[in-house]
Amino acid sequence: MQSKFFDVPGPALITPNRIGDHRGYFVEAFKADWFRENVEDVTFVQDNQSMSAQVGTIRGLHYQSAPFGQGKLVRVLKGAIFDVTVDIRKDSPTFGQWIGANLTAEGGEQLWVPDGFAHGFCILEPNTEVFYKVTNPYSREHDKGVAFDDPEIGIEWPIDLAEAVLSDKDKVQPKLADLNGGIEI
Ligand SMILES: Cc1cn([C@H]2C[C@H](O)[C@@H](COP(=O)(O)OP(=O)(O)O[C@H]3O[C@@H](C)C(=O)[C@@H](O)[C@H]3O)O2)c(=O)[nH]c1=O
Repeated sequence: MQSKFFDVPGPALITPNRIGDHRGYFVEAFKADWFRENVEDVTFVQDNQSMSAQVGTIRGLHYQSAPFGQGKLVRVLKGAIFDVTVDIRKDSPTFGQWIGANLTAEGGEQLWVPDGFAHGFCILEPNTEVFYKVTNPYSREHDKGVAFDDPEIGIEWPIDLAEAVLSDKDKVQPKLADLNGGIEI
């Protein structure tokens, strides 16, 4: 496993080693001990999977508020995404800063999105399947969002935003400024 960290402390890009042979490849896609020692000491309690049919679909930006804050370990099973995370922690020196990474089924890259970060992605290939482990169970009352196109965050999405496919919820998410300085974790 290789891990790369960013200028915004917390998130990590992880690339598990694939062992190839004439049949295809084998990969240890997740190892709890390695993750605890090399990335963050967390326990995953739920696995999520979504499929998005159309290129240009955006899901996010989402987070769960305390005490149901979630860390998310995201990867792509089929297709490709541009995966984004934004630091929304109150009093964080990197509050409002975002990082993005291309995750592909072909490359097997994974993005670690820590608790206190909003998360979203846009779909780069038809019928893309995204899989992610989370550190807290889903709670509808704590499910929150931030506008994916908030100019204050300034995410450089690699698609035409006028054509983005969105859920009703994601069309009307609050702005970063509405978080009153950020969330407590
Ligand atoms: C996230 C989630 C949703 N649901 C339900 C609620 C709803 O009826 C349906 C679809 O939910 P959503 O529209 O919120 O799905 P989606 O927009 O894919 O939400 C996801 O987006 C990405 C970016 C994330 O980071 C995730 O944490 C999650 O918020 O699934 C669950 O039952 N369990 C869950 O864990």
